[in-house]
Amino acid sequence: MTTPSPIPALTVTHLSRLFNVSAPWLNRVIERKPKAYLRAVDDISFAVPSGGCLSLVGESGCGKSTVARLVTGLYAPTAGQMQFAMGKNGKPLAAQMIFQDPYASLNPRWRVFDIIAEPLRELKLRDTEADITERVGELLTTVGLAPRDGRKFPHEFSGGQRQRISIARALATEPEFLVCDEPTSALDVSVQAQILNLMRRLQDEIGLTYLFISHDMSVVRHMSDQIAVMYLGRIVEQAATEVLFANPKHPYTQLLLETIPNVTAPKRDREVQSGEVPSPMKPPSGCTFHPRCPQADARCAAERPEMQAYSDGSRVACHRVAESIAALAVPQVDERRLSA
Ligand SMILES: Nc1ncnc2c1ncn2[C@@H]1O[C@H](COP(=O)(O)OP(=O)(O)OP(=O)(O)O)[C@@H](O)[C@H]1O
Repeated sequence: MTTPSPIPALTVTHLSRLFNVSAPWLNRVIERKPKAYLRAVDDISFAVPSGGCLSLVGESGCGKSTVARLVTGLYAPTAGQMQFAMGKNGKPLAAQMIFQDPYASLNPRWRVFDIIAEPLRELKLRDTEADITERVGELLTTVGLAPRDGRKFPHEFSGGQRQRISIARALATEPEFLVCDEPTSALDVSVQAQILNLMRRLQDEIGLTYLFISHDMSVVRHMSDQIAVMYLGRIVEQAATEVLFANPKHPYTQLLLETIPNVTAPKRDREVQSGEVPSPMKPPSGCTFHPRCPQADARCAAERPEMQAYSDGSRVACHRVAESIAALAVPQVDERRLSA
């Protein structure tokens, strides 16, 4: 992986997205019924290093895909800002998206050539049909397919090959920033590795920046420079990949790491409460993880923890982590001297 530039390609500050989930018919029947909102993304801030990869991880429903849709402009934010750096063309970077299910995102009636040529034609990126043919061939070769594959239809390819076609189509617009929403979770494990390796190679060769979305800690370990862990719409921990795996601080991060083989998560005195993730319609008070947290105390149930920065570069939103690290930082008193 190339060393990411310290200048962020994207800076997200206090981003939130609410969905109105009240039934419209009920609003009409009961006058002045307060609208019900679901807080899918709740005041999150992060920066994606230019030429690097930041991954968002967390269980289903924590708001990862909503962030992806906000960043690519498919949804408008309810609050907060997103600032893209300037691209090579002197305009702010525009994010292209790669989706989880390559089959659903490719038009089954079109030949692969036309699927990849469409953005070239739409955005007038090539002038003549000869130039378009040459560019489509180049893109197919870049993703490990052959120019002659352009004659086939999507159903004639395997899942991994279809994801290669999606990547070629995304690259057609010459993006510098790709948002990848679970790009390998529909694929077999062996094929997953091939696609992840392709994405890393492209990052090096083209200098791409990735916002990578996954529920799979072993996948994000392979891809990311930075990892942000989400729980119920909020980021609870963010750190450099090696820091997060060596020293996961938030009890929820520790729980996620327990799910992957060959990683020793810290031992705990009490077990994490099993059970469902609470609904974002009715998030628990205080720290929203407190009902499942083995370390929670009264403060966790009452007061929402804010993000705190630590000396290893990580940021964590947890009262108990803040208390234990503050306790470690207190100079140790030598009791033998006191009694002397
Ligand atoms: N358009 C929408 N209208 C109402 N609620 C929505 C909408 N999109 C997402 N949500 C809700 O917002 C929350 C976050 O959803 P999101 O799809 O972002 O989560 P996710 O972490 O990507 O989950 P998954 O991995 O299952 O896709 C969920 O509770 C979801 O039901």
